[in-house]
Amino acid sequence: ITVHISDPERVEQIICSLIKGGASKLQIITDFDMTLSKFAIYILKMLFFQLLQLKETYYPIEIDPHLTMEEKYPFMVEWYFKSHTLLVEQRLQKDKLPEVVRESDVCLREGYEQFFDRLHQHSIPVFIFSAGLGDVLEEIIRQAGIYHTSVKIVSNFMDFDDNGVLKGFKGELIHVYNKHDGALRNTEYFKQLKDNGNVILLGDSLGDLNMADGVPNVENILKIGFLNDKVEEWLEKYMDSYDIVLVRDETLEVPNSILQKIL
Ligand SMILES: Nc1ccn([C@@H]2O[C@H](COP(=O)(O)O)[C@@H](O)[C@H]2O)c(=O)n1
Ligand SMILES: [Mg+2]
Repeated sequence: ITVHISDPERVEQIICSLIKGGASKLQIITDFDMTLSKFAIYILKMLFFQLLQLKETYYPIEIDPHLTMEEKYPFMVEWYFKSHTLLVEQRLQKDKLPEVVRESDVCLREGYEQFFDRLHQHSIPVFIFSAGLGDVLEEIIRQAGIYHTSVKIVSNFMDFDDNGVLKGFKGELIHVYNKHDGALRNTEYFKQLKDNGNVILLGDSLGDLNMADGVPNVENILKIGFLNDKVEEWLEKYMDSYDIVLVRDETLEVPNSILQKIL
């Protein structure tokens, strides 16, 4: 594992404050694809070749170091719109989802059981904020045995007709670069956690840094970023934005060891 920290003293200070606050003050806000999971395309690549083709067009834009988030924004909307339309056209059936997930090669990062079990034991709220497919994500974590009561998912949820056939998506589209808007739509959730002012945020995209924008009373926040792709181009920017940057790390070892200190 390669751990990069631009300001080790600051990180130490934050971790000390998190330890002092303990379980009662803590909450977790995390992305899903490429943060909790190792690979982003899993199921979809097996089922829908056209989705893969879309990914080949738009993913390079998502991670292009020469474009700003604002420049990428319309492409992300276009990508998600096209892929959601494709899924609807495929008439995806709700009752097929468990089988689809079982047969997929989705792979959560090593150490995920320890991560979720420890959080569950201490009743720490976990907010999974994903621009992926909410129903698929739910099924993945259900099958992995980690869909504990303290886990809340905000994502793109499917809307099925009376026959269980996909007819569209509920609510406003969430994509990698509008998580700020989604965060602010969930202020009710964060208000209920008004005493949990210590946040550990986990993400893999710069867009994930906005996931905590709905938290009204942040006292301490530790931002851990997984840098999976185009490492040379992105490292400096990630180090400026995340407190801890984990490069090509396939595990949850670092978050787990921090949690072990706090809980
Ligand atoms: N049709 C799509 C749309 C997005 N992706 C990838 O999923 C990631 C978003 O999910 P998060 O849990 O990370 O918010 C994003 O990075 C896209 O690369 C996809 O594979 N297919
Ligand atoms: Mg992600």
